[in-house]
Amino acid sequence: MDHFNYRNGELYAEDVPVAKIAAEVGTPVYVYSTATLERHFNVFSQAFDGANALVCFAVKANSNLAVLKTLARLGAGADVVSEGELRRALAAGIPASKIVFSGVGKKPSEMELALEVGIHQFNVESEPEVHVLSDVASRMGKTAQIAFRVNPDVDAKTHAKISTGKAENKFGVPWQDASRIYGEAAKLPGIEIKGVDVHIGSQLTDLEPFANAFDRVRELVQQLRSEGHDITRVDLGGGLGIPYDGNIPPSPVSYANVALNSIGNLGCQLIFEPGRLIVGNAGILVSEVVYVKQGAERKFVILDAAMNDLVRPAMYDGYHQIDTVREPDGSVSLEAADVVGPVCETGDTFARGRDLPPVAAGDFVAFRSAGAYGAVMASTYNTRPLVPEVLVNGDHYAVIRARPELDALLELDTIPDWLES
Ligand SMILES: Cc1ncc(COP(=O)(O)O)c(C=O)c1O
Ligand SMILES: N[C@@H](CCCC[NH3+])C(=O)O
Repeated sequence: MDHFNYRNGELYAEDVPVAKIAAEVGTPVYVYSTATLERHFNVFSQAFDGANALVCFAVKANSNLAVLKTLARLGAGADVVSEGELRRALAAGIPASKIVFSGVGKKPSEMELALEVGIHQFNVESEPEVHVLSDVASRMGKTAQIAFRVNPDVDAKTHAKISTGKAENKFGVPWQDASRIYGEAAKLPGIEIKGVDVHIGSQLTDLEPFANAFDRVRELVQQLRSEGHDITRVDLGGGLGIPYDGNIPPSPVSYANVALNSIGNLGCQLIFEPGRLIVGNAGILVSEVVYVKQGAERKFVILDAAMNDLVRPAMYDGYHQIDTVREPDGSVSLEAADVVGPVCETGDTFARGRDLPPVAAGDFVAFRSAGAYGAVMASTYNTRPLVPEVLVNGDHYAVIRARPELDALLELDTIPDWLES
């Protein structure tokens, strides 16, 4: 459930007309709902009521400081994958004690900062990484609390580009080597082993791969304990899908049941890293129709948003429901069109043959479910300024990232001396 609904013939974000934001801030623009963010965070955490669980929002899904602060106030922790994300999480008021650090390529300088501020846990993804982490921590006179991310070789049944738990993927340590790697890491001076971590992919719409992965983790925890490791935490990652196209994925409660049935009685702290589930449906991307053009074979609705603003359709064939901001008259007949952006690539296509109510230049449309992996993946391709972001709260809204001036983009470059003359 989200808070973007038609009322009085037009789309509202909570109690604010979307057309008002589009007119005042300009388009394209991301619009987030505080109420949806809060609702989704609370529904997920309440699914684990009574369990010793820490919900670490995956900052990569949406790293806007105002979004992070909204979640921080509800008690969220953070899963970060870079120094930048770590600094954002801290700046938003998420305590270091609730931050876990994931990712296959952590650099020593990133480890240093994380140790300095005292994060909860490093999710270590390889043997070379654990050696570097031990060295960095020892040099600082500290000990890094770690879990190894294990690769359970489970098919997440999601898009290949966001599937992370197969043996062929770059993530985690190989399942069959885990026991040896834990044994060796336990001897390192800067390392304190705390747990086991797994994350098998994103936008999972079936619970079975989770169940398989979690059961493998349970077996590993039992084996590691029998080998003398004090395993007190299990990090089960994120990955639960959201309804993009009307198909309803499993609920957080049924996901929690799978997790608790598998891992619940091990006496461990349970860590979760949901991203998309919290922010996905809490955001829309609003765009203006620039032209409607009849091609030789197809009709094109050309928007002022492009693949640089929302890359999911181009990159993952992602489906986003597209609604007109003016509520369509129920009796109107839909017309199929390709919905495209102005970028000079055929891949700059949001939807092909999509049935839409008739639209004309100047109309606003909204891409649903654009709160996750939307603004964070935006680029300035075609020298288009980064898309601005707005946060609605009840009957008011704030611009939480302004559209940069084009001049700022030009100023990023410098001309070397030899070209000046
Ligand atoms: C390590 C890790 N944790 C959490 C997430 C968040 O995933 P999602 O947004 O699907 O919940 C990801 C992205 O897939 C990830 O790589
Ligand atoms: N960017 C991807 C999800 C990546 C998940 C990252 N671990 C998407 O938009 O679906």
